Amino acid sequence: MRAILQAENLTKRFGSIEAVKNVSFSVRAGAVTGFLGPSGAGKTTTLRLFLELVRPTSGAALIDGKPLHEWPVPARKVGAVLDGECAHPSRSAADSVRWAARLAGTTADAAELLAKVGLADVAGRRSGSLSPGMLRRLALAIALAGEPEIVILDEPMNGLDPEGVTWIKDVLRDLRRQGRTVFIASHLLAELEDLVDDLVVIAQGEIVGSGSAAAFVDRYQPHTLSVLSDQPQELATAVNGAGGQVLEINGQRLLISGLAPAQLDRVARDAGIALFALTEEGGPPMVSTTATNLPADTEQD
Ligand SMILES: Nc1ncnc2c1ncn2[C@@H]1O[C@H](COP(=O)(O)OP(=O)(O)OP(=O)(O)O)[C@@H](O)[C@H]1O
Repeated sequence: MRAILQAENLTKRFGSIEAVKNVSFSVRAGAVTGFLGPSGAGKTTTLRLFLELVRPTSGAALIDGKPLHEWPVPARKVGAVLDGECAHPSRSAADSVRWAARLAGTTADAAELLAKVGLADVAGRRSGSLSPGMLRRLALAIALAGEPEIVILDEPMNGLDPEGVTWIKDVLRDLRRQGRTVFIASHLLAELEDLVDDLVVIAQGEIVGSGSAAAFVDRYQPHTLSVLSDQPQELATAVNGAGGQVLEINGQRLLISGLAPAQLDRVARDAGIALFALTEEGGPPMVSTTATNLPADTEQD
């Protein structure tokens, strides 16, 4: 595997907020990799670190082995869409794309790119008059005008209707067919599931997992879980607080849905509650979790 994006012990602090905490991961060249994490997890900050829009407090974010600015024409190395703020409002969509191609020194055809992103009909319109959805499409066309090896996108499906989501997935699959690398941040696994090859998962500024998406989806997909705890009420409160549902409490046994095993494990650990005999309903026993102090009077399954 050739790693084309590498975060090495990357940390970013904003005053007292540590948005990214000693993060290390890599992204395979030629793959579509999802960067998954809840709101505030540190995804945008990490992307901005790769793009050198913010400086790391420590560590490094490398593009193909070096910081972005060390590449002769950064726009040919990376094209990025972080938000819709991509073009001068009084310039036409076509001119904005042409300008980006000229700056990057490519021969990318503006009309072709605008057609690819579904903006052929508004090529002559000032970008200031385009809707937010159209601006996101224009931002992608501008990013692609540099014919970049790597495309970085922050929540590109936000605000798109189902047809827009299908469209952008097709564009991204097309980029993969061309051998390009795509790194795409999202807070929804369902959005990425049928698109990405790999996943990097971040929570509270820390990487909690990375690797093949198929293996990850299987491990982290919310299941119905059965678990024993000697603090069932406290565990129920913690599960509800984390967005899970407690379907049933029967003595020390809880039936829980809406959380993946690893999430339940973390919720319990954060609340200082021991879990015991965690099983997926209808599935095999899961790895034992925080069971350092097993309930003494509990029957084991
Ligand atoms: N410029 C900044 N100044 C201060 N705090 C910031 C700044 N940028 C980000 N943060 C904080 O860093 C943390 C991570 O934010 P970030 O935007 O990277 O997360 P995210 O995963 O992209 O979330 P979202 O999907 O909501 O954008 C948050 O607590 C956020 O408030």
